[in-house]
Amino acid sequence: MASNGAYRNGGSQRGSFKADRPPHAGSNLRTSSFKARPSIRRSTSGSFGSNANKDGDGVPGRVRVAVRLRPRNGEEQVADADFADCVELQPELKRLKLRKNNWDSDTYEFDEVLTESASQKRVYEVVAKPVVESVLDGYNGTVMAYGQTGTGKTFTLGRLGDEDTANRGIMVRAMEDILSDVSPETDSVSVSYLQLYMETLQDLLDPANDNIPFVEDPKTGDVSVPGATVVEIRNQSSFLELLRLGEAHRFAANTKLNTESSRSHAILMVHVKRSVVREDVLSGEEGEPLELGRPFRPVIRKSKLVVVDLAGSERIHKSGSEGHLLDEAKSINLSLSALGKCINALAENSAHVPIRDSKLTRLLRDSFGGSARTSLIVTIGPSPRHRGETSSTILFGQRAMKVENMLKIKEEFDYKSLSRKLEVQVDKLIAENERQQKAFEDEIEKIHLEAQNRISEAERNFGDALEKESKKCQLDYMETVKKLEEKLVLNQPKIHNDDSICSKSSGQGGFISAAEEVEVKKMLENEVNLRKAAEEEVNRLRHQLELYREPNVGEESDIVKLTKVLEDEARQKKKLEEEVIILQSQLLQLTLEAEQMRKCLDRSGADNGFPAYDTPMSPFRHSQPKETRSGHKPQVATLFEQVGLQKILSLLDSEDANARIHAVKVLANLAAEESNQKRIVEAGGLISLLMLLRSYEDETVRRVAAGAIANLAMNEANQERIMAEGGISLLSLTANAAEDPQTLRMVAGAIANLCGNEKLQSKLRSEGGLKALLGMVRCGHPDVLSQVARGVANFAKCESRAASHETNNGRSLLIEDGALPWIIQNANNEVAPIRRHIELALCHIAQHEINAKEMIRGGALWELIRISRDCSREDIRNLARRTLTSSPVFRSEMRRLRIEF
Ligand SMILES: Nc1ncnc2c1ncn2[C@@H]1O[C@H](COP(=O)(O)OP(=O)(O)OP(=O)(O)O)[C@@H](O)[C@H]1O
Repeated sequence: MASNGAYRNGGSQRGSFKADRPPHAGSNLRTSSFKARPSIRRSTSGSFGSNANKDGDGVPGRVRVAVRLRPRNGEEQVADADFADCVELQPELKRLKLRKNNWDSDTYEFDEVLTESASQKRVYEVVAKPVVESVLDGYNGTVMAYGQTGTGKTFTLGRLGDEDTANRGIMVRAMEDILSDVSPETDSVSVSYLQLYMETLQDLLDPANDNIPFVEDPKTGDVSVPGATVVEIRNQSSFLELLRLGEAHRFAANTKLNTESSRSHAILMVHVKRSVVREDVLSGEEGEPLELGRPFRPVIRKSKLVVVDLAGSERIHKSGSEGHLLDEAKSINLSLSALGKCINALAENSAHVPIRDSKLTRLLRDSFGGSARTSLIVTIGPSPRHRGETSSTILFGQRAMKVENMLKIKEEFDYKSLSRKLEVQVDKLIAENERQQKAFEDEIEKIHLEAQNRISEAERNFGDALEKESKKCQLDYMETVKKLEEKLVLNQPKIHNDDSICSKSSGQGGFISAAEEVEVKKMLENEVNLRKAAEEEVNRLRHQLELYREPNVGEESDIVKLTKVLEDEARQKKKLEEEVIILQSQLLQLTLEAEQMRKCLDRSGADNGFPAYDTPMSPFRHSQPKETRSGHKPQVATLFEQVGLQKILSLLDSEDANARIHAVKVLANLAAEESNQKRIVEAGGLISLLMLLRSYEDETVRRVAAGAIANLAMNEANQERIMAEGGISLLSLTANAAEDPQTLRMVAGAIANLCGNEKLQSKLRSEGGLKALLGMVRCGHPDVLSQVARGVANFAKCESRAASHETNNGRSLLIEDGALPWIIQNANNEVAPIRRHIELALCHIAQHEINAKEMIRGGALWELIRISRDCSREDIRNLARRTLTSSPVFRSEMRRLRIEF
């Protein structure tokens, strides 16, 4: 039933959908014939969202307007049979003539003129495709249809093409192009589908969700509808299902002019999120290692395509509306006339644009005069009976052509993607390092085994040779002995027979002839020589064996080579470890930055994060030691495991400046965790950091080192250690020399922490720490002043404690060092943390009666009275009151001044 407020029947649209693609989809998207014309000057004051272009970095883009003529319908063919059409189109000249009467007409120029025979494909290509391309490039875009009821707005935008794919409208074709251009791995596309019906915004994808509020960002002009259903689109068929669902829920009615007249403005929002790497800071290709130190900025581009099918403008008497239909018609006309007024104001550069007159104009603030690329199609009918409405539609289009937008890309830094890439890099480097280590160990093992085998074989060979030689020597020896024995036996009878000869010749009872004696001697000599030779041979072999056991020349060169490989490997390993540290630290920094941003967002601007009095200052402090939400805690822990503290400390002396800076940053981050501090100090980290203050020229290194020292100075044991290592002199030197407020803030924070230790008071002063702290007020930066004030408050508190224990009876050292005028001057400082610390310091100084007169002379009494009355902290207020009432000097001065207290 097409009655008041009836839902449009989606039945006719249903049926099986054939997932078809136009031939151009995914091919060349940049083929628009919708050429830009010279832009029209427009002042920024005349935009729907007047703040939208304040940044001034956009690209001018005039609203493009096309006019489309609907063919005569059945009723017109009969009723207007004797009349000519009220318009004549000259598409080649992009002109339209609107007949006034038979002999006179007005001529209008448009960006495109689409005749009654223009195909849906051509309409999409000239009207919407350039906008879709812009959206894919990261700009917001709007395509909107405006025209009298029944002139073809829904036909142009919303046709699904179920019956004939050639009839697919702009919504369907736009999504086809978007899906074919985005990458499913890195990009996402999602849609919301809404209708604005009688000034309420309703969810076409969930009709129960009616009267949804929308949020306007006054700065960017962006309008978002956080309460609307958002559906991620992965393929065309799911999108078509959503369009069918939405159409079925859209308000429609049967009016005199259109049996399926839309009674609401339909708004399709397509959100496109794309990951890109900025051209100016291009990184390596996918999988290619990132070059360290080179800027790498992946960004996410978020853009939005808004397709608006306005409800038809109508003359109420012509549409025949009455009752509820009449109310609907009035509401439609009101919102359309508000839109017209805004466009008039923009076209005329008017100072005031009545954007708040209707929800429609508020919703479209980015589309007209904002940062979106906007294309408007005005639809008209041919009938001379509706010449008035056609004329006003044409004039609407003409005025819209004068509106100029300032197109802007909206992109955000893609922390997630960078973090993911860095993690992958770190994993790769670690894996590469492990792989090389393993290959190296395997190689060593192999060479060792080979050498072992060769030595064993040589030992075996020489052993055999030795054995052989010694057997041979033995055999020769035995042989010779045997020969001698045989000779002896042969000579024996001769000796017995020739006794006399023997005794004569030898004179010692011998019977051998002289010749025989010579022969025996010779044999004996031979024997001795043989034995010697055998012994020498054995020695020579032994010696050779020894030599063999030592590396020979060939082996020696192998070992030299091996040593070189070893050294190269060690160097490579060191470099990889340095790179790992740099990447880890970059990752850590990013995680911390992302975490800080998240916290800023969470806090919604209510920043009360300044550490309370007495709370040691921690410039790199992480929010909670147990925090796991950010994920950086485990990363810090893994740094210890993967790289090792000693390695990080050794990198502080690295030849590579980049590695040095990263190492000190990593150390500072580690020092921010209380659980790491003991290990850092024990491993010599505190001394290394102090050395950096002394020796290092680089401001970043000094700043980060001072920050790390400030963190370590949070606990008492470390405070004493810092003093013992001469840290206060180094901090004082840095305080006097540095100019950078952030370095001074860190140094002041470190000294302020030391000021809170009662035992160190006099040493701190005698070594110049107090003077250095007070000297830093020259910088004037509130962050530095706040740390100085905290140090002063800590110092004064320790003094007042000592006075109450009667371990100190002298005047305050702060007064001695001339700090009182500064303290009084800043007691009512407009920066809350400075004020609060100074108020406390004054109360503590005033607690010791000996300081009272000097304080009165300096004007501190008035500040103390103010604090006792106005201080926002109750404990400080009470402390001031107690101090004033318990001090006889202050009491008598107040009496003298007749101050009631
Ligand atoms: N270019 C065209 N070619 C053929 N038929 C068309 C064309 N434009 C519109 N029509 C037909 O005209 C009728 C009215 O069109 P449509 O519903 O799109 O108008 P509308 O402007 O959206 O109206 P309303 O504002 O009342 O919703 C429909 O039957 C549609 O099929």
